Amino acid sequence: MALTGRIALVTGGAQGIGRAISEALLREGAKVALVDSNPEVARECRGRLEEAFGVGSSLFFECDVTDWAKLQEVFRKTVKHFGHLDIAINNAGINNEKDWQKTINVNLTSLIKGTYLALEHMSRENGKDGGVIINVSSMAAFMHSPHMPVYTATKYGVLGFTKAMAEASAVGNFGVRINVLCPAYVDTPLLQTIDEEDKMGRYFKYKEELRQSMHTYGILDPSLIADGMMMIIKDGSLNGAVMKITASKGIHFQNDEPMSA
Ligand SMILES: NC(=O)C1=CN([C@@H]2O[C@H](COP(=O)(O)OP(=O)(O)OC[C@H]3O[C@@H](n4cnc5c(N)ncnc54)[C@H](O)[C@@H]3O)[C@@H](O)[C@H]2O)C=CC1
Ligand SMILES: CC/C=C\CC(O)[C@H](O)/C=C/C=C/C=C\C=C\C(=O)C/C=C\CCC(=O)O
Repeated sequence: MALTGRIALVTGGAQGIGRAISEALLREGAKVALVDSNPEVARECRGRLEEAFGVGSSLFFECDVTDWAKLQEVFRKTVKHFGHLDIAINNAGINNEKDWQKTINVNLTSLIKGTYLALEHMSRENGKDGGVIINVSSMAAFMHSPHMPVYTATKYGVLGFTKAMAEASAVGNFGVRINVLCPAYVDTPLLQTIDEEDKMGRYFKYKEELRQSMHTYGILDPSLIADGMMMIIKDGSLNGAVMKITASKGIHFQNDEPMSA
């Protein structure tokens, strides 16, 4: 998929991984709607992106992805403004084991809603031209870590939901490729929640083990995650792919054993 003139929507787009992917898309000539709940980081991000890529190449929406009416409106307004939608990246996510129901709501429930909204605007079932969806999970979906059990559960959920939806898209001929990306630790503000008792909750006592895990597995630069995203976006053969990005193996794919009856 060549990216000039393509239209993308990125949730949690103003900071960290979402920002890195938004910048990569803009560099390649796409237009990007950034959706973020944090007005301060969004303001700073907007200034930088408009300076670097020009006013008009990006749209900014202050929106909490858990607000269903607002999320619907953001997709609608993006399509109205740019004409259509080609790429949706459900990236917004949090680590909050204290308010764990919020973690499920942001990381899993809202990602499911974002996927369905993207399909509404891209699927051939609805008379649209197809596209690509990337859902952000984590290497936490392959680990059984005691440090963030609910976060881990949401990322398992994202993995399972996305693989099932990819099959649904293939069977239903939606014309939409749906893939999942699982990074290991990435150098973003999210990692700072390790020092916030308010976010770690009862698992705060494991923070040194968690820090040790980061030391063992390494911390990646967000630009590498953006590289992985761009690979998925451009490779039209990928549907249902599970991309892992780790310090030891770099960008690679999970290959499942074929299931025997
Ligand atoms: N940083 C890491 O080590 C890893 C992160 N991930 C996942 O990558 C995704 C992005 O994470 P980071 O960039 O690291 O986090 P981050 O905290 O640096 O950035 C997340 C962005 O999402 C926004 N956001 C948070 N909740 C939101 C909501 N309810 N509605 C709209 N926007 C919201 C924040 O304002 C922020 O701009 C998350 O899904 C995270 O779980 C996956 C693996 C590793
Ligand atoms: C305070 C911490 C908050 C959040 C952390 C995260 O955002 C995050 O999503 C967690 C990531 C956890 C990563 C853990 C493990 C990394 C493992 C490896 O790198 C394993 C190496 C190779 C495996 C190769 C393979 O199986 O393909």
